[in-house]
Amino acid sequence: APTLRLRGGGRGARLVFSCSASSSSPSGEGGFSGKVGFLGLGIMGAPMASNLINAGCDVTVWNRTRSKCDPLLSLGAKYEPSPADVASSCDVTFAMLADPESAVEVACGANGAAQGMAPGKGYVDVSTVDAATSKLIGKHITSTGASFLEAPVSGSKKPAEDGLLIFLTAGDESLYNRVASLLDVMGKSRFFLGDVGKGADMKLVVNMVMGSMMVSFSEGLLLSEKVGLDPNTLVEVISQGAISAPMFSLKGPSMVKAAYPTAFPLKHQQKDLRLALALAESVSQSIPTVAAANELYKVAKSLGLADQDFSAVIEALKAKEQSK
Ligand SMILES: NC(=O)C1=CN([C@@H]2O[C@H](COP(=O)(O)OP(=O)(O)OC[C@H]3O[C@@H](n4cnc5c(N)ncnc54)[C@H](OP(=O)(O)O)[C@@H]3O)[C@@H](O)[C@H]2O)C=CC1
Ligand SMILES: O=CCCC(=O)O
Repeated sequence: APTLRLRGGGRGARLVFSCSASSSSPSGEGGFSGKVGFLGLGIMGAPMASNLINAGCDVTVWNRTRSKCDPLLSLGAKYEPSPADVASSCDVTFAMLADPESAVEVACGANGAAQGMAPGKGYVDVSTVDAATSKLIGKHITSTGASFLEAPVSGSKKPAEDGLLIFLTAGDESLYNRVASLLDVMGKSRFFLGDVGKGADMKLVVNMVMGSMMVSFSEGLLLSEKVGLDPNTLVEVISQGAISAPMFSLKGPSMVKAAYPTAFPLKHQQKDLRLALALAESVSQSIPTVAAANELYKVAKSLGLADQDFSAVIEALKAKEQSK
């Protein structure tokens, strides 16, 4: 029978109806009792893995830079020296890597996760990559007899800490059902979108909208200031109207102060625009606003802002003004 359980592993934890560990829902979902691997402990991976540990999961971690494992080991995680070792010692392994190249290397490279995979195991890639990359990883994983699910996330550093991410999944539906309770520890909602590639596509469409919105917002902040308005008032006005968005209210005040504490690195936003442009190209769709936004993120990268928050794209506009 359904029971009340804590959902969301972090500060956003809340009670929702779910299934107890021993029962299963009509869709085959149930609690997860097995060993969980986590590869990639950057801005997103570290809090996601922390939430799994804090929810009582048996978690084994690996990260290219070994020192980033230490806070997780303090929370009770185990360590293995390679992705292959994590995968062979765990039932299900999550991966949260920077980009297509690193996601492929960690899954399919030397000592990659695929080498530790076997029938009965699962690999869940939560990195933001393009559909072709996801399919390639899926092919390597499933060739071992293991199952594959792509599950990129919407939501940034704070939602990751609070267990309030949105999972955009696709691939093996039985694996989706098997890891549902783990996704519910890390997130507030989950979508199953079909075959491998559909989750990646959805994520890129969402992020291309976000990247263009941020450029438009930046232009508005600068223009308001130039015509003698207080940009803080613009942030307030926007927050009360139809184009209100948490992103503007969250980032606006620090952008006005030219501060860009990193939640979503600018280099990753530019990567997502690059991948979204290729996606649009694959179906001959023109996305001129995104193309223009992408150029600004590239300028921002060339200004040394790659590791700042993506809201630092406003500095590329300022640089254009100064060079007039
Ligand atoms: N930050 C955000 O708001 C969000 C990010 N995303 C996506 O999630 C993914 C991770 O983002 P985020 O955590 O912010 O990024 P970070 O840059 O903080 O972390 C990237 C991770 O990838 C690892 N990595 C990079 N290159 C390699 C490589 N060649 N081999 C092995 N490992 C590698 C890094 O290891 P090391 O520590 O050694 O550098 C690190 O663990 C990206 O795809 C991003 O687009 C999705 C939603 C929100
Ligand atoms: O990929 C990053 C997404 C960030 C967000 O959804 O706030």
